[in-house]
Amino acid sequence: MGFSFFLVFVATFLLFIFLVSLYSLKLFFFDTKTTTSTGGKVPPGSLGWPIIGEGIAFYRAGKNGAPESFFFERIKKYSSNTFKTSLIGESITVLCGAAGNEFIFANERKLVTIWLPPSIKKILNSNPNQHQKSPSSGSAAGEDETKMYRKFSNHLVKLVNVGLIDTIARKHFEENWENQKEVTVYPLVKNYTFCLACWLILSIDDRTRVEELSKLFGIVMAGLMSVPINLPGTKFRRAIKAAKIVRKDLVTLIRQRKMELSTTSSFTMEKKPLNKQDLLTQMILSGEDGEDNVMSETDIADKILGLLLGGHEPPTVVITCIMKHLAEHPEVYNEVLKEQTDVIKSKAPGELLNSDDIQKMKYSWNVACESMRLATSSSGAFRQALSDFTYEGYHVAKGSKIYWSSLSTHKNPEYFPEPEKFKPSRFEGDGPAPFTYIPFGGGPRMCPGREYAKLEILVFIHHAVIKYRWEKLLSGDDKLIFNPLPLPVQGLPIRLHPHPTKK
Ligand code: HEM
Repeated sequence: MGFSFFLVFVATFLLFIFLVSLYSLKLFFFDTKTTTSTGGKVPPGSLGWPIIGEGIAFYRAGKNGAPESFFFERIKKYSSNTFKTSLIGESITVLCGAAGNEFIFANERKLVTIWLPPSIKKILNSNPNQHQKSPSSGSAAGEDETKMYRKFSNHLVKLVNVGLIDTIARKHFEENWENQKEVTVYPLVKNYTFCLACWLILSIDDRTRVEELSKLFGIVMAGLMSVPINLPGTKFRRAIKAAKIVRKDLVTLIRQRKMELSTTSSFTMEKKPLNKQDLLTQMILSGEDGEDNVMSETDIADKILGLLLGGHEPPTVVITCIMKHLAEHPEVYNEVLKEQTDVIKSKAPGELLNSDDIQKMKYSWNVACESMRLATSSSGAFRQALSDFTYEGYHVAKGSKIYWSSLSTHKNPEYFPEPEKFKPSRFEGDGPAPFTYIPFGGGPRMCPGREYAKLEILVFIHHAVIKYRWEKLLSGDDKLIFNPLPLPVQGLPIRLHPHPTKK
């Protein structure tokens, strides 16, 4: 008894000493510098605790449904739109406000370039060291990648025809919504966006295969949002494994497709298969025109993995949030229903939607925009300084990590009065001021999938509203939690009320 008490005492004492040392370390090495060695001014802010930095405060703000509070508290405390913090084990300079957004977007590839946290690269890239050139290499890292995304996004725009999305949406509603009294929105929408992405990117529509892939992507996504500890049983380790399986699967698919493409018709000398004009075929053929480098199989697999992930998760979140807002605002729902009914009236029974119909969905798009403002699915992104520069009087050293945040403007009353209110009318007329509303980012790295996302969102909302009214099953209890993507706590369970059919 006496000895175990002694052990507990020693352990507590050591823990105390450890915490005091950490705190001293934090005070002396992390937070005190106000000037750099060359005399430049360091942005104000705290780097928090060693290793964990201010990660807990950031995570807590999201968990409480107000991730913007992390930014606003610091802007207020330091009276500055630029501050330093420490997240994911890195010291980071955060640029807030419309001016900060504009600065980042205008200086892409000049002063800043993309930076991915090592944990994300470990999951998404087969060779995590290959894709991010160091700023010292002198070239703007990611430039080729951005050019490649632009090219494929142009192709995607040609591929994505509204009728095709409409066909997939109709099938989705028939198979998953019809005859249901209650549904949970998030997993169903995920099924819709993932099926769509698999078809447009890979020409895969086999249900079992899509389901298998979807499960693997679920594991990858959970790992991306987890603590990056690579130990057996952790979400992070499972995500690395799942991504490896997807990549292996994709490489097999790439080889099959290459074989099919090399079967040249002796009559027309054209490459087959002509029916698979998806993004995969484009990537395999890229380089044949002499404009770009030929992509290796692993490179294509990495890019497809990223596109499938980025191409279905953000639109899923956006559609789920729109469904939530429509349930909470019957007056907005009625306006959307009126607009969508007008679209139907101008068409023959069963006729598929086309791009003219999309043009008529202005109010519905305003509703989507307002949902994206309140529940931004991509709340910001990292950059790295390509050279030393000064911003708002603060010195940013070459190689520093930077973060731009859409939350600092989307929820700012200066740009959006009564920011917590759901008001689609904000997007009427000229809409928000430049660089204040940036759900798809901006500048050269602006989301290449935004047009595709717009179509899949509007077509989905068209069918949901034309077929049903709905009410939330968890009234008040399902606030949005940002982890880091915004989602209703239990995936938004709803009760469906089909519209009475006219006799
Ligand atoms: C509502 C849906 C979507 C939202 C809110 C969204 C948001 C964003 C944002 C904010 C960025 C910029 C990140 C940065 O500055 O570093 C981005 C980039 C990107 N998005 Fe999206 N996205 C959506 C849908 C899609 C879709 C459907 C695809 C593809 C099919 C896609 C593919 C990409 C890719 C490849 C990039 C990287 C571009 C580059 O690094 O040059 N996104 N997205």
